[in-house]
Amino acid sequence: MNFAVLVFPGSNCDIDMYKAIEDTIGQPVDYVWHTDGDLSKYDCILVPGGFSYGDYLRCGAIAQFTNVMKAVVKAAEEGKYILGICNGFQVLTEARLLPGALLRNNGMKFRCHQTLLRVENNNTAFTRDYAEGELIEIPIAHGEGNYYCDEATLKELQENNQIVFRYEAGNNPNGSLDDIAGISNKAGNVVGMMPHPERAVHEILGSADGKKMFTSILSAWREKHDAAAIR
Ligand SMILES: NC(=O)CC[C@H](N)C(=O)O
Repeated sequence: MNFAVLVFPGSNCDIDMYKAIEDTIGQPVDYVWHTDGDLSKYDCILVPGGFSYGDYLRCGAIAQFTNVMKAVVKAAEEGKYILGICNGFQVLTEARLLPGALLRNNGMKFRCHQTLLRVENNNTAFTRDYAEGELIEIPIAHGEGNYYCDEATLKELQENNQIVFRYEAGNNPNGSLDDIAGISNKAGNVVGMMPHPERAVHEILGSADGKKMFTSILSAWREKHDAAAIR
């Protein structure tokens, strides 16, 4: 399975993401620069955290216009797996691959600490190795992680089971609507989340609870491809 880690000017979690793939599932992984418009060889595209284009205008607002994001939109339509973490989540909402927006944290402060998340939907390619309702410890590091969408969109997210992660009750660090920490698109192949699973893949980092996201992606992909090979 081939992984791409996108790199924009200002990305700063690209190396962590690359290492997380190497360390957890040992699959081929490349950095792909923002000017590159061809993602055809990749099965999963990882949009890492950071401060793309210095967070000018809004976080993720400029990255959406790059060649590589045009290729991401195409890859999403083809059903490939796309995972955006933190700034990557912001980029995916700006590119309209995920609904809603990430506003300034309600306390107006950059928050950087462990959070307790509940796996609300383990029926996705990104979370299948977790139990439904499992509590996991994953760090956050953001100034604009306050998820917001209109009422109709929230209802749709709830009804379609698109809320993948919530901050555990009483632990919402940023004012996110409905305690939302991560969502998927309707088809389930695009996920965005503010917490950083790639920073939680070894006990020495404080938690290894992020590992199962990467093992999930690989096992979902293998299952799909084995099934295709049998047909
Ligand atoms: N770690 C990150 O990706 C930070 C995201 C974004 N620049 C923010 O502060 O909200």
